[in-house]
Amino acid sequence: MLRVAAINFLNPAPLMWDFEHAPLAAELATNYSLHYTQPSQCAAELLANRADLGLIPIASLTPELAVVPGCTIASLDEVRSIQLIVKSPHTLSTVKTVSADTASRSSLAYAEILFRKFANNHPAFLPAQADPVAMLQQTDAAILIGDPALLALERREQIEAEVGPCEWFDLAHEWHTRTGLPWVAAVWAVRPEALGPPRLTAAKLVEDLEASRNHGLLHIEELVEQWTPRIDLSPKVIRHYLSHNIHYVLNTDCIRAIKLFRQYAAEVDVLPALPDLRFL
Ligand SMILES: C=C(O[C@@H]1C=C(C(=O)O)C=C[C@H]1O)C(=O)O
Repeated sequence: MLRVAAINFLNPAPLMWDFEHAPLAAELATNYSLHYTQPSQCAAELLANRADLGLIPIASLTPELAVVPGCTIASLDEVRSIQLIVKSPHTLSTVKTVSADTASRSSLAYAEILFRKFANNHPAFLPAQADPVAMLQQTDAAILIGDPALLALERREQIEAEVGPCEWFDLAHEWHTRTGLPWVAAVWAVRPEALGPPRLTAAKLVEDLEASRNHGLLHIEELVEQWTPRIDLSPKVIRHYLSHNIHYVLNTDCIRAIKLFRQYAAEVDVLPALPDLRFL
């Protein structure tokens, strides 16, 4: 049985389709035991050998883990759910303190790259829970990811009424503008030693995850219906988010983006170098 750490946000819903819906969920449950948590926790569990497979931030990839080809959580331009909120009159070059959502690993490193490499600034990042008003009352800027970021965007006026005017940066768009590449947040990563006959083979794992993603993308309307009562967003926003903002295919541009992200992150001393991406 493969222990799987999956992400508890809206955006991975299409990837998880077969694991959560008939006709394949029951059969998959004989090979995979799933639980859902924050992205940073998925990585911590995989790295601590408390999970064998995880949907993990690319910032947390290490040489020991293998990337499963096929699926990703990425964006070709605007993602909506990754927001760097900067309190006016601060700019990217003057921010001194940033409240950093503890759920994130990749977006925090993307923000560090944006500050250090592109804005010649080196603000302090302070770990914080995802509460935009509390964050912006304490620091010059805040980073939110996932569902709390989507909800904050909807409440933008209310938040600014409490903390003052802010500039909202979509970090995926900022990355895409500066590099011409997609923005990649997460991939399925596995401890390779957990696979192989008589257990699940690598080929079957790749096939199961890709099939689930393909089936999910064919059922966006059902996902919109299922998520509308679960999250305070309109069906239109959910539909657009799942079908346009998030990109689920780990193509060659996404792989180039992961390599460039890790190269920049090492250059600005945010993450250890990862010279070779290991694939399953
Ligand atoms: C698009 C998103 O990407 C997420 C952002 C991550 C990060 O910042 O570490 C990790 C996993 C992704 O689910 C999001 O959750 O909004």
